[in-house]
Amino acid sequence: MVQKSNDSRGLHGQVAGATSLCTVGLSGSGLTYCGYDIADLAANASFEEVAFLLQRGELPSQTELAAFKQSLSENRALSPLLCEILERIPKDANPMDVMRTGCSAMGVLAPELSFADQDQHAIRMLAQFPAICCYWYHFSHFGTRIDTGSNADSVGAHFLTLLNQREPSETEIAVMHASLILYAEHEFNASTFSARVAASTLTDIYSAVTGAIGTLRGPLHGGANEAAMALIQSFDTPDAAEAGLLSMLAAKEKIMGFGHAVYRTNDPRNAIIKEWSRKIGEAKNDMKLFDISERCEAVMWREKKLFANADFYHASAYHLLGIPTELFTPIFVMSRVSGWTAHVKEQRSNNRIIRPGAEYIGAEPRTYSPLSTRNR
Ligand SMILES: CC(=O)SCCNC(=O)CCNC(=O)[C@H](O)C(C)(C)COP(=O)(O)OP(=O)(O)OC[C@H]1O[C@@H](n2cnc3c(N)ncnc32)[C@H](O)[C@@H]1OP(=O)(O)O
Ligand SMILES: O=C([O-])CC(=O)C(=O)O
Repeated sequence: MVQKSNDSRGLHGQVAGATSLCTVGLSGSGLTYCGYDIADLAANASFEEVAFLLQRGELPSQTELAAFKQSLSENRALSPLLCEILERIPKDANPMDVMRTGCSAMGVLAPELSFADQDQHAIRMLAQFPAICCYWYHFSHFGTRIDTGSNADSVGAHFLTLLNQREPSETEIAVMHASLILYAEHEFNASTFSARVAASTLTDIYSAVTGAIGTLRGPLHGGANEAAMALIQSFDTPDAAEAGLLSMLAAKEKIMGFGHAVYRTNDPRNAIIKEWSRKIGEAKNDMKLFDISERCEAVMWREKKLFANADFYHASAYHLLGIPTELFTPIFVMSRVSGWTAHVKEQRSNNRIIRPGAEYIGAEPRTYSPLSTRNR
């Protein structure tokens, strides 16, 4: 057996390409989109401004933003054929599989025939992903065919309107804006890298995003927000959370919603979503999950120096918004598609096929033995 020289698993710390979209942990902990600090954007921008920024590299003027929102709104309704496909997917399907299938079906029904149309296809996905999720959810769970258009002024409000079949409150919309902004982009994370690898073969944009959705689905990546919900819901009190976590750590279990591949001491998105989680808890007079989450955070830092990542407080925040747990990661998709498509376009603009090497750790050279001599 050839010996393995050092730990190259995960490509951690290796530069795998260039981007002007995002910096992660550049000075130890920060996060910027096209030069803007995440805290600044989450406090002041709408998600549509951020999506525009990622797509075009600059924040929109009022006129540009209005046109961008108009085209999102015009592209919202799902085609009857797409609805028919979604109706065939069973109720017990994983909603991330629904998103992946919905995205792939979009690419079948109205393919990207030319890269000159890439902006239009990016907008279609941004516009239709909330409806893909909600149409399937309502049809499979309640047998109702919802109208997939709405008068909502934003992606977040559109999603909540379709999900709850009522107009969302100002606070609910504000939480969605912050959440969608926090999830929009994160440099060469696993799902984005998957999209870039696909794009580097000059495939179509739907293939790249379909692969990215499948990659985001895993519990070590986007799926952690649902896994974090299962964790905090399994405890009744902060004391029970502390005892439970200590025994999980003693058993060397992974605690979902903690740690990060790049950040070392904190995830800058955590403080922002944590504050929203606190605010909704206070508004609903229900601090149970927030208090449990805070204790988990304290225990994980005290015991392991592991910090809550972007996913952890999303669990309590989304839950208090009344969003079913199984739809948490699909919301991540509705947001991150803005980053994925921006990366696909960036990859295409200066492309070379992504094809790294591998350190060989297999058998030494050997000679073929005829099948009849292999008596196992
Ligand atoms: C939006 C996002 O995708 S954010 C990430 C969401 N994912 C999660 O929350 C899942 C839980 N976290 C993890 O599995 C990891 O922290 C990851 C996947 C995010 C990063 O993985 P890595 O880069 O390999 O982590 P890192 O090198 O910092 O790990 C150092 C050590 O801490 C341990 N560790 C890291 N995170 C955790 C955790 N959440 N719980 C327990 N131990 C952990 C690792 O097992 C490793 O231990 P070892 O050296 O004994 O093997
Ligand atoms: O960057 C990563 O590895 C994961 C992450 O936080 C994200 O994609 O938002």
